[in-house]
Amino acid sequence: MFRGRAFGLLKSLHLMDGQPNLACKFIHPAITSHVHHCQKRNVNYRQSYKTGPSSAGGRTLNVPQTKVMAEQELPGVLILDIGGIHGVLPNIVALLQKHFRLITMKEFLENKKEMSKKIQSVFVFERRPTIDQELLESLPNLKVIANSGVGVDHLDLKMISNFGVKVTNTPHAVADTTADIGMALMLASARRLVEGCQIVISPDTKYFAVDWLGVEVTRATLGIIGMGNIGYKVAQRAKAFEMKILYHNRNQRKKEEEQAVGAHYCEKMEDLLQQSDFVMLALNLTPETCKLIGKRELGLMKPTATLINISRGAVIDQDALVEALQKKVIMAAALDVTDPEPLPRDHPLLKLNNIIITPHIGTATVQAIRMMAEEAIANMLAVLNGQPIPSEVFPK
Ligand SMILES: O=C(O)[C@H](O)CO
Repeated sequence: MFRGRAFGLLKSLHLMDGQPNLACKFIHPAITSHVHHCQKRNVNYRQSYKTGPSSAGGRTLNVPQTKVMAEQELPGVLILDIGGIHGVLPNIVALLQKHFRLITMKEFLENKKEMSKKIQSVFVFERRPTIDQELLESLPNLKVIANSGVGVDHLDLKMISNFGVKVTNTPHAVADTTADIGMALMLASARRLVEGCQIVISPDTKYFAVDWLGVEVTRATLGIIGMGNIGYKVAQRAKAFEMKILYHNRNQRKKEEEQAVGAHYCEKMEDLLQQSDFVMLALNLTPETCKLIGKRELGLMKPTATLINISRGAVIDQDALVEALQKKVIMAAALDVTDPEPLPRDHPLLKLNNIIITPHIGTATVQAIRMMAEEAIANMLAVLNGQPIPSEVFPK
């Protein structure tokens, strides 16, 4: 529901649907004369530009320049249908159009023979389009699948690589925003914000805060499982809350990050689970991390502890979590991700009162979505131009 709202907001900010001349509305003023020139010549233009300080709240990524070219000369990118509630957001379309000839799924399916040869990359947004064998077989000139987002658990990396196609993701664009959601969930759960809101709007106006006391985040112990880009950003924020920070990484100790935020490495995840007041999951979903947190791990946590998940739902054994929350093995959980998404309305997790669930909104901000598109564009251009690829993902 919240995700729907977030995208509704985006749509209202950029109230446009997929008109063919959409890029005109976003074009940099400095290049308008060139646009007019192209229009006079009846050429469908695309204009090079530097992203510069964008609306991304001061955070910018360098997207390489693309030369001015007629649309038909630009590399083709397969995207979801523009517009409609499942479409790619119009502002992202505008960014992509500056570098690529966009081919919608509809266009592709209607004219497969011609379109399939033009497509050199696929832009994956919100896990779509589905990349399966059939699609890969039908795209002989495909070079790169650019995922918008860091998690690539929805892509069969081995199969894609067997087609000689590269996969990229956007680890930098998502880090701050996802870490913010981790902090928001931790604070909301600890201070019982959702219950507080419900009490305020309930017909019973006599309420006493002492009846639903929360716990403090400040100076509590936070255990981060997965100290990658996102985990580190969480640690930076936790430092400002004077938290004791523990972390566990399955493969790599991060000494520099440890020093920067004063984090302590737990070689054994069990130690972290036993000592933490808040356990935050910020790791990738892989076959090795699937159901990493099950009955045994929950049993190791303090009965006063809270489990927060900003990675993927499947890293937790959800049946075990339901039981642990019902029996108060742990105090609470706060999840931005579940398995599946959304949960069926009658799912037992939705019946508990010691849980907060948000609908996978870790990256659902105006700024993050734009930066993810910019990072994906930089990746695609690098692959197509034979340059070093900023964020390539390799099959294991
Ligand atoms: O993987 C990610 O970065 C987020 O979940 C957005 O898809």
